Amino acid sequence: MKIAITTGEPAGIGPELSVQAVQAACVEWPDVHFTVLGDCALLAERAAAVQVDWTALQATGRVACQHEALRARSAPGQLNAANSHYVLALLDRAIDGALSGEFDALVTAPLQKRILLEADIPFTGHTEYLAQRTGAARAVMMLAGRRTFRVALATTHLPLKEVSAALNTGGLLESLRIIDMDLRRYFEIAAPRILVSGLNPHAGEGGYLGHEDIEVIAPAVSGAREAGMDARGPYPADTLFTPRMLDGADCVLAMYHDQGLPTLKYAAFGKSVNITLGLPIVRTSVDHGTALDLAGTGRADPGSLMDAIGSAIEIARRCRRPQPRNRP
Ligand SMILES: NC(=O)c1ccc[n+]([C@@H]2O[C@H](COP(=O)([O-])OP(=O)(O)OC[C@H]3O[C@@H](n4cnc5c(N)ncnc54)[C@H](O)[C@@H]3O)[C@@H](O)[C@H]2O)c1
Ligand SMILES: N[C@H](C(=O)O)[C@H](O)COP(=O)(O)O
Repeated sequence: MKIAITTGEPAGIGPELSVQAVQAACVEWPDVHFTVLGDCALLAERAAAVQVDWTALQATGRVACQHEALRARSAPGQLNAANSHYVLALLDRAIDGALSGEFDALVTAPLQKRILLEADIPFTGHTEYLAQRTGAARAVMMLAGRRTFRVALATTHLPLKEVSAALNTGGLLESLRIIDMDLRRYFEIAAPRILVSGLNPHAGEGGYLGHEDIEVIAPAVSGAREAGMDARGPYPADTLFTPRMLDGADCVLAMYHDQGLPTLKYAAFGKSVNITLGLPIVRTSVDHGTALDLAGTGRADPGSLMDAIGSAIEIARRCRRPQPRNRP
């Protein structure tokens, strides 16, 4: 099995976490090969800063650095938009490799979205970019906490004022179908139970506090149930993430980024994995960002990247096995 790891924003914690995580992963998964994409001199420099013997790791024959030259020198914590195309090139190369079958899965370290946007690259997140570049009609971002819960998002990196207009019954139904399908494929859950959140306070309070819950979300839940999925809701988001509500649930579908993710990050920051559903390739990532304040210090926790690598390996192994028939 071969896993590609993109090291992300060179000024962030991605490069140092990548070498640390690969070092640990080589011990944990002795049958897996790792291709680490980045500027090889930068990776050697960051490896030395966190006491990883990068040369020895590569000498095992199980770790390869796939070189992409930095466009400008990079210092920890110092963003430079000149490197935006470097960051994108890492991602493009890894996606191409995953699509061609060269890599069984793709694991991404964090990048700084703003740096790509400053270079006029239309990029709001890996999730959206991966959907577009792999030709997927829709991708769903799902974060899965270690021993907690999973939360997927109906909308991703969107200004809050645009969320309502972006929600529609057909799109929600498609997101539910993707979540249902990939929970079966990726996690071998026979009949996934998906709880759907409302958008407005108290799921609209019978329509007095907003209409989307009744007019847009409820019909999507009904449609999913008619198609045989165990979708339930819409539930008021303020109490949806309580242990009693989450008991027995396989995933929550939240309506927007900061409705779903803060709950998971409160419960399991550093111990969860970002998994993109709906793609023709396996992609996982960390639950945190570039942490410029920690870059180069060796104090950043590689736990989420380790979990992302572990999840990618597990999912890729499951996807290699013959699949049960999808629902009609
Ligand atoms: N997968 C991704 O590419 C991804 C994910 C999330 C955020 N981001 C990007 O990262 C940038 C910075 O985002 P942010 O500041 O909102 O969030 P952040 O996660 O980078 O930082 C938030 C806080 O968590 C701490 N932190 C983050 N990772 C840590 C780790 N591994 N160990 C210990 N502490 C850690 C940071 O020091 C900071 O105090 C943004 O541009 C955002 O778009 C990228
Ligand atoms: N929304 C994610 C988070 O906050 O953890 C993060 O921005 C990464 O998203 P992409 O995987 O789409 O880049």
